[in-house]
Amino acid sequence: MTEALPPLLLLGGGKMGSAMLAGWRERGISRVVVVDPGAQAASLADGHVVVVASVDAIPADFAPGAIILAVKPQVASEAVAPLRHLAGGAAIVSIMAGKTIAWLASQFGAGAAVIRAMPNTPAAVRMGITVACAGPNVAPDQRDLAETLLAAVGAVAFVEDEALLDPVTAVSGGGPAYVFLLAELLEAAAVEQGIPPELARDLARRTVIGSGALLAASPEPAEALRRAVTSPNGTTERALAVLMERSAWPEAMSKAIAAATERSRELARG
Ligand SMILES: NC(=O)c1ccc[n+]([C@@H]2O[C@H](COP(=O)([O-])OP(=O)(O)OC[C@H]3O[C@@H](n4cnc5c(N)ncnc54)[C@H](OP(=O)(O)O)[C@@H]3O)[C@@H](O)[C@H]2O)c1
Ligand code: PRO
Repeated sequence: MTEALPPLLLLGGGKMGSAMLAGWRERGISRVVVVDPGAQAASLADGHVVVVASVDAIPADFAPGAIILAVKPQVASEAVAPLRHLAGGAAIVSIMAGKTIAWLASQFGAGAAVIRAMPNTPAAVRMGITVACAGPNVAPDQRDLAETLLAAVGAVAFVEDEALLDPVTAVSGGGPAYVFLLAELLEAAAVEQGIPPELARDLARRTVIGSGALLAASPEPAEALRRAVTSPNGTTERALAVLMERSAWPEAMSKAIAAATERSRELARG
């Protein structure tokens, strides 16, 4: 039987924090203290999980094996500073967009064991993908713990080059939003063609869900699965001729990812 996770401190019990907590519960937790002032976070409490509104209310005897930072980057400075005394031998795992290992070390001390990571919202159904980068002071057991915590909600890849976290944030961090936008646009276009709204929504949702499941189940690359839909001189070919025009989806996606990558770099500059 797998050993329970060590005591954990979770800063921010919002969308990503609560999704990760759910994954850790399945993995087996000993004690988790969630710091979150919001009323909704209170519902995360149970026999193993204590929710407090501020760092001052963390039980005095609490010595976390890892501190997971899941607040918005915009509140990071005020939210993280009071945690410094708890860092000790803890692994500091941050999922905050644009907050660098150097910035985190400036908050927790130069010797802090910092892991910067970027998950995504499919973590809520344990189908996320996280890319992580370990700072210079991370011991092997701390890296393993970080990997275990992140793997509780999906796949994990570690990279050596922290700069990659900016484009990763743009591609997979924000990626679910682009897929959901596709569902929205498909639905709207279906309505434009006279399909009743309820059926249009169902068609769009199930097409995205089914295509994702097919991609998950098939060894074929996305391109091959796309070609399998595209009959020569058929209807899909006409649609793809519009979408694959250089100035249409290829350029739009390229610009969108570049813009989000740059925003991640801006957040890092503060
Ligand atoms: N959402 C994504 O797709 C995604 C993906 C990857 C990474 N991330 C990163 O994950 C982090 C959290 O994002 P999220 O989408 O989970 O945001 P969220 O849902 O807004 O969660 C943040 C939580 O932190 C709470 N909070 C605010 N100030 C706090 C403080 N001083 N101390 C403790 N908790 C505080 C918020 O409470 P209130 O709501 O009451 O303010 C909220 O419950 C961000 O840094 C983001 O860059 C997000
Ligand atoms: N959500 C966060 C943002 O939009 C980080 C990636 C996904 O900044």
